[in-house]
Amino acid sequence: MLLETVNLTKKFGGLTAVDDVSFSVEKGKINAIIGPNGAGKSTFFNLVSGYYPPTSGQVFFKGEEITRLPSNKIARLGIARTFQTTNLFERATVLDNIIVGNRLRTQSNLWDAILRTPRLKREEQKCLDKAYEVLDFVNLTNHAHSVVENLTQEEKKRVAFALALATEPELVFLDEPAAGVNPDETEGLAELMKKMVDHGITVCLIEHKMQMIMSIAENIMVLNFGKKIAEGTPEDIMNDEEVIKAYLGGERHAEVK
Ligand SMILES: Nc1ncnc2c1ncn2[C@@H]1O[C@H](COP(=O)(O)OP(=O)(O)OP(=O)(O)O)[C@@H](O)[C@H]1O
Repeated sequence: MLLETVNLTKKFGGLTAVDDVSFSVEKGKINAIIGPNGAGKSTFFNLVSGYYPPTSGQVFFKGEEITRLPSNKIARLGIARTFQTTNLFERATVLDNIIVGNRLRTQSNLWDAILRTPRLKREEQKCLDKAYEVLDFVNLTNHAHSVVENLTQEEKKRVAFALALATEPELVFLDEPAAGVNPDETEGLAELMKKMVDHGITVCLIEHKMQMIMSIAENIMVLNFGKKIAEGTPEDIMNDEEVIKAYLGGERHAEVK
């Protein structure tokens, strides 16, 4: 396994958003976290990517404990994530968005920038090369100079993927990668996730689109009211009594598309 959580818990005041969750993200697979609205999926992502410290429990990446490391340190270890509402600079070009993302990994400091040192120039070239490489990967090379606000929702999702890939991650967490895109485009994004795995990048996603999850994910965890209620293959999950109850019970429904 690549990433593991042990009894991970996050409380917000009296509410336990993630409740004692032990889960393994399996290397070289598409892993998924599903669950009704408010089940704790985003909070779980925020815990493993260092955006929130857990109340208790641990997170391990490649066997090393990363609990409570800040998000930038976690990113440097090789974990990238995208956000539900894509946090792109809408007025900037696709290329500029990617370059800003990739600066995370460079060493240059203010003096390098003021003096325009060879190190800075080398790193700028490296960032540019990397940006074109990831744009090619997500099939957006012809939009390199497009302004993000003019892109379709699906293209913006691809930019978000590219942004994550530019940091050369071993593991990417994708927060609702297909939200707001039509079924055909969803198919394209699913293909892109498979391509990531084929290139050695492990994927873990949160998604409401059940059909997509069931067709691409190999390892699924189901959360309900912060607790893990099931884990396994799509087949295990589809036949799990508690999962069926969680989705059909109450007023909360998954978006089945
Ligand atoms: N920063 C916060 N402060 C207080 N409560 C929070 C915070 N973030 C999340 N919560 C609460 O924790 C619970 C889990 O929320 P979370 O967003 O993780 O669920 P989710 O499964 O991602 O939901 P959705 O599918 O609707 O995005 C919810 O009850 C939510 O209101």
